[in-house]
Amino acid sequence: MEPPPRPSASLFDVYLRLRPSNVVGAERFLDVEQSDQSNPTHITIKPPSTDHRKRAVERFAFTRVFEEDAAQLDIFKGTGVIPLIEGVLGVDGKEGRDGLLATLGVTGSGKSHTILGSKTQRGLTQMALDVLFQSTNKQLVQPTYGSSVFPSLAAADVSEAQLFPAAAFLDSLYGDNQSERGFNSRAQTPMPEYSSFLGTTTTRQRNIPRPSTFPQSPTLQDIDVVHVDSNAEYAIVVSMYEVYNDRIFDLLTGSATGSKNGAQKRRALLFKSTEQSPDRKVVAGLKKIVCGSLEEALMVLETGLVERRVAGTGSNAVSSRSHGFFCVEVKKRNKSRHGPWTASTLTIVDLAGSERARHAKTAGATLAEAGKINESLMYLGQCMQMQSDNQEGNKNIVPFRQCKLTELLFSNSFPSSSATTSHHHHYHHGSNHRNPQKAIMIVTADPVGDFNATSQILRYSALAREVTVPRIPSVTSTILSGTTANGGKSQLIEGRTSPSAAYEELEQATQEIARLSEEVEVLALRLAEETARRKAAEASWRAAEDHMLEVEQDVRDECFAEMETRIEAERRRWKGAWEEEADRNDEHMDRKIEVLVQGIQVHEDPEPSEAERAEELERENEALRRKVEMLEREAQMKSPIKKQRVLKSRKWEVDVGFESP
Ligand SMILES: Nc1ncnc2c1ncn2[C@@H]1O[C@H](COP(=O)(O)OP(=O)(O)OP(=O)(O)O)[C@@H](O)[C@H]1O
Repeated sequence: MEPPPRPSASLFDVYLRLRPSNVVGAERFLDVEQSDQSNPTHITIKPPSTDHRKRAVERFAFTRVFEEDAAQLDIFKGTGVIPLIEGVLGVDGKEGRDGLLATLGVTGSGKSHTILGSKTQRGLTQMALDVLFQSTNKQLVQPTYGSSVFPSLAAADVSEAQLFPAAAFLDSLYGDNQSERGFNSRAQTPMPEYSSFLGTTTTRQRNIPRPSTFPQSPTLQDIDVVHVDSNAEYAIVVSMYEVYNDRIFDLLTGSATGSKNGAQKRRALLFKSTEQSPDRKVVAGLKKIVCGSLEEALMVLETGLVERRVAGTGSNAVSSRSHGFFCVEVKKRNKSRHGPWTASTLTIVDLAGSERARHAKTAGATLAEAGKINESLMYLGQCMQMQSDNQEGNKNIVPFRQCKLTELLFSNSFPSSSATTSHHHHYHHGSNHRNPQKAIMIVTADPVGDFNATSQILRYSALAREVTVPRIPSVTSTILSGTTANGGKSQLIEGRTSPSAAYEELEQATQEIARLSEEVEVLALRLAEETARRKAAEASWRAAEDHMLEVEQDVRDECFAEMETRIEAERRRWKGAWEEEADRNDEHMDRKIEVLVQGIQVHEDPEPSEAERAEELERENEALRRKVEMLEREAQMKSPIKKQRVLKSRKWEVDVGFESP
């Protein structure tokens, strides 16, 4: 009945980390099996004594269980993060292979503590970055806008990303006087005050701590040397995004730091194949930051975390409701020959805490979020189970397309729909590096926390699971054990007529009852699980509906806004044209008036002298007088009536022409 850990060929190693409790005297529902003291792999959980309905004990297998006393460094060393990093770096002229490190756990179980650390303790992310920068130190390029390396890095990116040198990026968000020079020389330029871990973000200057105030421990002094490719030069490119309500959002837009893009609405990004990456899906259009030092990378990380807190979770700052992705792309090319950059990515995922919908006390969006989280974790669990079943010879299709989370985590681990299953045989050839490394999943749990939520997470994530029901204590078996101990089999045969036959029958019946009640227990458990799934599905359905409405509203708003801006632009254009026309008219009129005025002046200019004018008038007067005299004479010679008639008839003749006789 020993459930073996899944074969090592599976895509995930799953570690369980238990967090120390701060509740005194709380009942513990989770126990670690101490069969192998140094390397425990199994735990059992049993429902709290207050729960009278269930008595089933569930047993789970993990790659390894870390108990409460495990320190951050124990986890870092014990989960194989270092070999994962070496794989990403790609030793000896080989291309690196992608690596995934993820944490999963109920809210408050210590996910953030493990992956991101606390005020005083570094998390796995910071330690992994430290190892990366320490080991590539001498071979790391320092790209600035001016250097020739930067354009080549930007050109090598296949994901339609916008690349920025860290100094320029940080400068644009926080910098007043923090020039590139300031960052790279690590000069003590005045840095914003440390406050983000306290959650007080009053001004953008205070959003981010100084690198010197980031926790420094645990240090990595006693870490073995990490192998790097000595012939390579490296560049480290950081990007961050979150999956929230099944949509992908960039976390490095700077919207939380009050930069000029602050008011911009967050736009969801697509996970798709691009022109330069036709056979592989990537998150397209991210901002990517090329980091030249650990300090820069930590500042970028912190910037993304602030944005996740502010933009992502909105009012609910207590618990992370999105799946956070922190991607460290290691770009590499031959030091002397240069040649093309190749890239492999270490992705660190902080999966959202699962909560039962009924535990999310607020309604509306929160409930929908809880539904989405539960749903995506359920799909994640299905994928993990399926993929490890597949390793055992089954040929199930891993249903990773059901939500963004599993699509992001799995789609590049499995052959795409166009490739056939024979793809498996090609793993060792050609596109070998495309086959990601075995991923590390760290499940965190509080042994005295919420039983229901924790057991659900364990069911989703454990490598193997087994349900047992404690046997009903049997009176007859006790009696029988007494009789059989003496005579054994022979006594049983000879005693057919003796009371032992009745005992036997009774024992069988009791066993049957025990078996049946065990079955009932298991079925009840399954039913509970299915009910939870149904509820999660219903919640996600509602979430989808809400989302649809939201999208519709967004589209409407966008259309309206666009129409308004267009109308406004058109109005302005018209107004402009109208004014121009009016101006032109005015000018025209002015010119006309000018011309007129000039004309008048020309006529008036040769002002005639009064004597001349009098003379001229006199002459005119004389001529007119003569004309009058002549006309008078003429009039006296003709009768005025006759003359008028003649004139009229003549006119008629002229007008009507030949018609007149
Ligand atoms: N192994 C540990 N040792 C000491 N303190 C721990 C440990 N794990 C968790 N804690 C503390 O417990 C508290 C809750 O842990 P944490 O914030 O990491 O939970 P979480 O799982 O990330 O929750 P959420 O999903 O809400 O973010 C923190 O104050 C953290 O410092």
